[in-house]
Amino acid sequence: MAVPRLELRGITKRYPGVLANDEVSLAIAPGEIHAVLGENGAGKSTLMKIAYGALAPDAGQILWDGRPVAPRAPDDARALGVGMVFQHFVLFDTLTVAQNVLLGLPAALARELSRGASASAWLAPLIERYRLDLDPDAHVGDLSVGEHQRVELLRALAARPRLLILDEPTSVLSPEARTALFATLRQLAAEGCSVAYISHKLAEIRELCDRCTVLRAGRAVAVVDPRAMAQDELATLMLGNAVDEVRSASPRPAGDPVLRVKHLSMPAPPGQRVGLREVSFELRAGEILGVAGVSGNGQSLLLSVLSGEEIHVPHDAVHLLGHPIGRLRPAARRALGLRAIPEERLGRGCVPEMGLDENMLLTMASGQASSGGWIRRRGLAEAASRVIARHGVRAASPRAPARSLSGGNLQKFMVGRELDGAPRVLLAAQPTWGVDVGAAARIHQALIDLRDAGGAVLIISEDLDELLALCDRLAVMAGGRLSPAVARAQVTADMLGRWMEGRWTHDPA
Ligand SMILES: Nc1ncnc2c1ncn2[C@@H]1O[C@H](COP(=O)(O)OP(=O)(O)OP(=O)(O)O)[C@@H](O)[C@H]1O
Repeated sequence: MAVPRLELRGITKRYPGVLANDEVSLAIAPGEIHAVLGENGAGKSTLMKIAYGALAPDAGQILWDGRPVAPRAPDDARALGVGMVFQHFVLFDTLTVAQNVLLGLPAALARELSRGASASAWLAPLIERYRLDLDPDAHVGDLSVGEHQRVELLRALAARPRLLILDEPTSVLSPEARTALFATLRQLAAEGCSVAYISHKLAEIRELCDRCTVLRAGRAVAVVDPRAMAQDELATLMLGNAVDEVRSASPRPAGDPVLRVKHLSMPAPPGQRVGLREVSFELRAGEILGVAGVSGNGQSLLLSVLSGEEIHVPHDAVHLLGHPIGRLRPAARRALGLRAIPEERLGRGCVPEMGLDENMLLTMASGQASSGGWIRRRGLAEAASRVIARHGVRAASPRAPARSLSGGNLQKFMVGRELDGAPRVLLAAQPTWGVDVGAAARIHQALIDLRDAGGAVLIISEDLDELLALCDRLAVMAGGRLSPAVARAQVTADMLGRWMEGRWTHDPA
């Protein structure tokens, strides 16, 4: 290889109780798209944060164009030419696209800019060149999730990176947006920019990447050409064993409706673009109903209304097991047997600073967690340990703060916590978001087992493959409306595409 753009040599990083990177070496050539693959908690984000100067390694060397460097902060890395797009967007909703980009630029570049044309005029050719299709003067709060992602990309590109690090960039993108992103990345690579690409989606890695470094339990175990390997070979390399096959009992007719929504409408809450328009559906015992659609079409509002986070709706617009629940708070709904897995892990699903044991408390029935007004810490720790063991969560201890878990492990913990509440009705938004293929198979199996035991499951997901693999019936959300739900066997890709644009012929009664 020519002199690598970035070379990491023997990088070690230890957290209390965890060796996150264990003498990891990795080299990315100029113009190469290099995947970093590994199961949840393998150390990918830690390694990339070290390359970006956001974390200091305990040992090891970083070389940039063959010269040793020691970025102490992201500003140092950006000055070298490293850009990073994080999994969670860090944009200001009230500012415009151009203002958001300016805020993220290195000081010298921002100064140079402020002397010349307006920021919007400066950005226009960049937007054009990479076909990002953005209005620099639009307010970020008015944009869709796919557009947010492009603003993050624009922000990184405006700093003229020579290495761009992307952490799971496609988890919230529609298939079209993903294709557009890949075209941009290929163009960047052709222009000489290197790309480090973290993803759990093996098919994407095979489609996009020239080489792939595989991490397992903090160590780099292989460097391969992903296109020369089958998908299950890559999975085995990463996990150390083959992915379990998901098994389902032979399909049985669904039972009685357990969750019913009728003519539910509500305006868009402040800060959101889409409200709910005449949403009606039934979820039956012993079935998995999927809701497909590009995020930002009302799915998160629907989930809030069903979970009880949003209670400004008519009481009888939502029925759970025969009871009207529209105005009931989440705890009262949980007492009736409803559980929800929200899309946002930190903040909504978990309190980052609190231990996993204390996070159990958030969705436990009050009698289970306390006695005589006292919270039973030991009981909570036992419950957290159970979830950790049953769902293969990697955590230093049941008392480890939620924020110390890797993204995928926190997702496994949250899904496990709700499944262990033995729900009669489970609502799950993006249940395998950021989760590796092995863990995704286990989560899918758990959802199917719940269904086979008579539970009712509503899955809201942007991952069509996931929905097609799991669901008995499927509906689509577009512009705040919900399509009729149709049996899985009748769903075609063409139909889904049309419905995702809101084009179906009749609304459910
Ligand atoms: N701030 C922290 N404090 C303590 N432990 C941490 C911290 N950040 C990460 N870890 C631990 O380091 C290990 C590696 O985490 P990292 O986030 O790098 O994994 P990852 O491969 O990116 O995982 P995922 O695919 O789930 O995002 C994990 O065991 C994680 O729990």
